[in-house]
Amino acid sequence: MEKTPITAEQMRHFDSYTINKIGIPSLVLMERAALAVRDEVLNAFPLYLDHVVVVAGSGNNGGDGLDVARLLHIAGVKVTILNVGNPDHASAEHQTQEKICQYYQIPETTDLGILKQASLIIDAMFGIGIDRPVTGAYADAIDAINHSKALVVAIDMPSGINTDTGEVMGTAVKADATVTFAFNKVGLTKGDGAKHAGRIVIADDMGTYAVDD
Ligand SMILES: NC(=O)C1=CN([C@@H]2O[C@H](COP(=O)(O)OP(=O)(O)OC[C@H]3O[C@@H](n4cnc5c(N)ncnc54)[C@H](O)[C@@H]3O)[C@@H](O)[C@H]2O)[C@@H](O)CC1
Ligand SMILES: [K+]
Repeated sequence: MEKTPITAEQMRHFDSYTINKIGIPSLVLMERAALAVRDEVLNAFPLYLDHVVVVAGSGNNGGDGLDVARLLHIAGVKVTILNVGNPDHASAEHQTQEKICQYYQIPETTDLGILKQASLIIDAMFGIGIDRPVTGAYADAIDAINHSKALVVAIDMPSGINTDTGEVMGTAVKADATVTFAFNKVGLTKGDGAKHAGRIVIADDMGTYAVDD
């Protein structure tokens, strides 16, 4: 049965319940999220794997992206990480994933020019944490992604789309597919959000539970 799409606040509540009450660590949720994205990329887009560029922000959506970069690297895919934003603001999970990527010596850059070489782009800048209009380096990265010929897979939300309303917050990634976690999100189902999401894949075996307390 199709579950009702939820808001960012509801998802934060369910994540927090899963992590703090059930006790499934945040990094375990992140790994499951990343495995779902890896599977979608490998299974749905086998002809676009020449060079995958993961565009990573500094929060947990970026952490998901770094995790996917490592999983694709291990699977034998050529991967480059394009870091956008201030690394000093990196979340704890992001820092952990970054350290692992360094162990595997996965190439990293801050040069948007790498997008011209991509056959597939993974958008991991903002997920449900977006809370203000996109400007500066993030906006430049989104515009470069949208001008690229590569296929685009968004993690959780196309970056720039409001999770609750589907509105474009300044500018937003136009994805061919969006892998979202545990529940569909309201913003993927209406208006510009629905137009930017492409095909929506709901990875709903995350271990995340909807509990109202
Ligand atoms: N344990 C967890 O919390 C999990 C989180 N997951 C991933 O983490 C995402 C949420 O992570 P975060 O809460 O870190 O948030 P995001 O990674 O979506 O955003 C990162 C940060 O960017 C900042 N920001 C918001 N709007 C901005 C703007 N316009 N310009 C510049 N900076 C801006 C905010 O401070 C925000 O916290 C989910 O969408 C999902 O992809 C998954 O890994 C599953 C587990
Ligand atoms: K994203």
